[in-house]
Amino acid sequence: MAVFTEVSPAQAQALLDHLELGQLSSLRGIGAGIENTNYFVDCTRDDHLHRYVLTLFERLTAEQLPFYLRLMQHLARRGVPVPEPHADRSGEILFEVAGKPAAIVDRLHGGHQLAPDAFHCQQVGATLARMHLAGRDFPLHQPNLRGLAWWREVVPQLLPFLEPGQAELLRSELAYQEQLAASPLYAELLRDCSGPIHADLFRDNVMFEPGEGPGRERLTGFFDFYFAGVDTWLFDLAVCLNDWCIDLADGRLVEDRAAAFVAAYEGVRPLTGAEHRLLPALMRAAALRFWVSRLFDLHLPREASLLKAHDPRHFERVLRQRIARPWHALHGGAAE
Ligand SMILES: Nc1ncnc2c1ncn2[C@@H]1O[C@H](COP(=O)(O)OP(=O)(O)O)[C@@H](O)[C@H]1O
Ligand SMILES: N[C@@H](CCOP(=O)(O)O)C(=O)O
Repeated sequence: MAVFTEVSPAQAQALLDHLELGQLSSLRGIGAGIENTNYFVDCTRDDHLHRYVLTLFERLTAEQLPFYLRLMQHLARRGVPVPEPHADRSGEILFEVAGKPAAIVDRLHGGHQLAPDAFHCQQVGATLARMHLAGRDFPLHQPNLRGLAWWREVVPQLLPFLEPGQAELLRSELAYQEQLAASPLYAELLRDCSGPIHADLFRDNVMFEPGEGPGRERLTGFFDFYFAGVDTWLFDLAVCLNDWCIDLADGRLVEDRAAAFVAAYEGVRPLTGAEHRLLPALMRAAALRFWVSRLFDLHLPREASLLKAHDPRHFERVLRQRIARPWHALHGGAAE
């Protein structure tokens, strides 16, 4: 069940008319979502088929949405492959459909690559760096709402649900991250190497389509920007490494994939000395972020939440791995 709000063909057509996008030819609810209602919308205009995604926002409000939608628009207009929200004649990109805030964005081609190799990682790494650079002049600001301030607020609420060993790990990692955030090196990162980040660029938020030759799929875009915020670029990279470049069974880093990812990223935007030094610490921060949010969704679900909780144990394992075997991209991926 992922279509939380039904949209009729007439309601979809009314929005297409307003945006002058053409004649509806097909409207299909998308089963995969867990946060929003999504529909594939196909329509014809000038004798051509155009494919869009209509999203009805079930959780985010009309006040919160401009940051995400304007960021997607900004990036798309700078050539970063992300779905562009469609604007009406007055430039508005947020509408109301069936009583919910709604937007129509371009549909990306292809599907997810859930078993990536080094070649997929290179493409995501290079595109991530391009996205970071393209976001530098984005004028809107919203902090990463799942950052240190949020961990500080929710960790005490989570501790009673945990076994002693887990509670100790959560407490000590938060203390480690507090110390890191107060360090001069981190201040340098915030000053020189931060901007809008995706903050949730997992395997299921990137599309690939078949390309020339076997295994040569081509990245077609990043989507699902609804955890985006302003934070360090290195945190975004760390989130990716912890998903694209690990063995999902035990959280171990797969070093050839991680090295390929970082090398491709650095082919577009070389990491600074401070970033190289802080990468292991930020990989811990990125693991902590998703351990905390998964614990939160499991133990303290928001009222009327639509979220289906993911397994928190996975990111507990990832965090333990990152602590036990810090990874330094600088030294050819050698673990300490
Ligand atoms: N712009 C898009 N282009 C192509 N497919 C999309 C697009 N947006 C969403 N989808 C499809 O819809 C599914 C659910 O979208 P997602 O943003 O993950 O929803 P939710 O935020 O509810 O989890 C995705 O897995 C993908 O298959
Ligand atoms: N990637 C997060 C969950 C966010 O869900 P999404 O479907 O909106 O990307 C996790 O794995 O915990």
